[in-house]
Amino acid sequence: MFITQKLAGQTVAHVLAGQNLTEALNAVWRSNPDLESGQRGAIQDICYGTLRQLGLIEGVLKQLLRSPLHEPELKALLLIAVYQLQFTRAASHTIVDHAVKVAAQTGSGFGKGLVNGVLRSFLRGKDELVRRAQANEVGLYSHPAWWIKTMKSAYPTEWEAILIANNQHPPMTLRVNPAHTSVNDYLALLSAANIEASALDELAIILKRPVSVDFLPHFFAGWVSVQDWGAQVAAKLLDLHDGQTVLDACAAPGGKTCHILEAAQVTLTALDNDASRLQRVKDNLKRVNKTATLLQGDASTPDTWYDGKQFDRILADVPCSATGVARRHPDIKWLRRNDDLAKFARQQAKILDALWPLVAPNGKLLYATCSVFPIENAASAEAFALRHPDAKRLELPASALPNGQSIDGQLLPTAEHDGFYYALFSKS
Ligand SMILES: C[S@@+](CC[C@H](N)C(=O)[O-])C[C@H]1O[C@@H](n2cnc3c(N)ncnc32)[C@H](O)[C@@H]1O
Repeated sequence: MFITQKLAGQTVAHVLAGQNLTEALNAVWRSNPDLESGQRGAIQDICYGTLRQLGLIEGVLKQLLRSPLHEPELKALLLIAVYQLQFTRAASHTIVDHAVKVAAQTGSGFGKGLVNGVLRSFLRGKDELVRRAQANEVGLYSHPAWWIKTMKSAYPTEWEAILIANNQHPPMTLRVNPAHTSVNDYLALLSAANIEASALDELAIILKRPVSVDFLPHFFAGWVSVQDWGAQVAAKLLDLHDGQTVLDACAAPGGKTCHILEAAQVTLTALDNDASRLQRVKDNLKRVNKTATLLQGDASTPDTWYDGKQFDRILADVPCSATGVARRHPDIKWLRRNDDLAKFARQQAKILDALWPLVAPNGKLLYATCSVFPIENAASAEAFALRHPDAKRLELPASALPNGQSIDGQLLPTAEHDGFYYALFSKS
């Protein structure tokens, strides 16, 4: 446990200093190539869990420290150890002993006694410490105060369910490729492989427990893809037909690109401004045996990549706060700032305005985000419609939506899917 605590603590310290969790973990894997898969899994679990519960754990720690702790690695070590003591089944004496050993090797080593004292005090009074931390909403819901406040005003009835869903483990959902199999046939294959799962609709299967894709039958032959149920809505809303031309304007890593190509025989251009992420589109296309024209470019400046031929369909799955997928990336809760939202909204408006002239007459543009903040969603879509009188907002067919429901295009995170927003426009 010593090495997992040490590396998990360092990773959480990097995230609290502003680095995103995926990058911080990738750096750990690169500099520690000898870690066994069990150790990697443990580090990952501790980091994700700590960041999911950070509001509560910080609330507990504040009560145990006489003054703020200025050594980031020591603070992160205490955070992960309190997380382990409260939320995991590992033996408490091992957690404490190993954390003390890590502290002895951290910075000047002075924190050894402090870590020992704080963790033992936590064990002595944990029920009361947790109760007091939960008296505050940041501690109770483990989200920043500004986020809780915005959710309350945007969703007076649903806000609490959204915050609770954000702290759960995300579901693992598959999309079957109908060219290879059906939901029922694939469920039978999963059952034969001892993987418990059930159908969500005619394409989506939700697994009872996440598994490595290595265990999914025919995954590498493209029979299924991993894709959240809420993300599977995009290709359905696009109303795709054979022979159409489609621009997937923010395509990487290509989940929706592959779905579009599985849904109809279309000619697709996949654009993304990030070359390394475009490589992932290429890899995904190869796995599902589909082709597309890949372009690296900025969707908000088409003059640098556009050849002048309008598209029948455009998917604008724009960069956003990703607050609808916070349970998959719990670092988002602590890295986002309230004023990031207006910046995203400006960037989204720029992309939409630049793409609209590229839609052919009678063509459609689908605006999509994985955000739950109205400023990036309903407000963005309404402002776009006002700026473009030839853009007609279309109603979303219930048949395309999870359980037939959305709040004007907004999907809120539930046990079955993440948070997404969709607005569909046709050009008159
Ligand atoms: C939400 S992700 C897209 C997810 C993707 N559609 C899928 O289903 O797999 C947004 C993508 O937009 C890309 N992006 C950000 N700004 C962009 C821009 N100005 N032009 C084009 N792509 C951009 C990012 O690199 C990122 O890959």
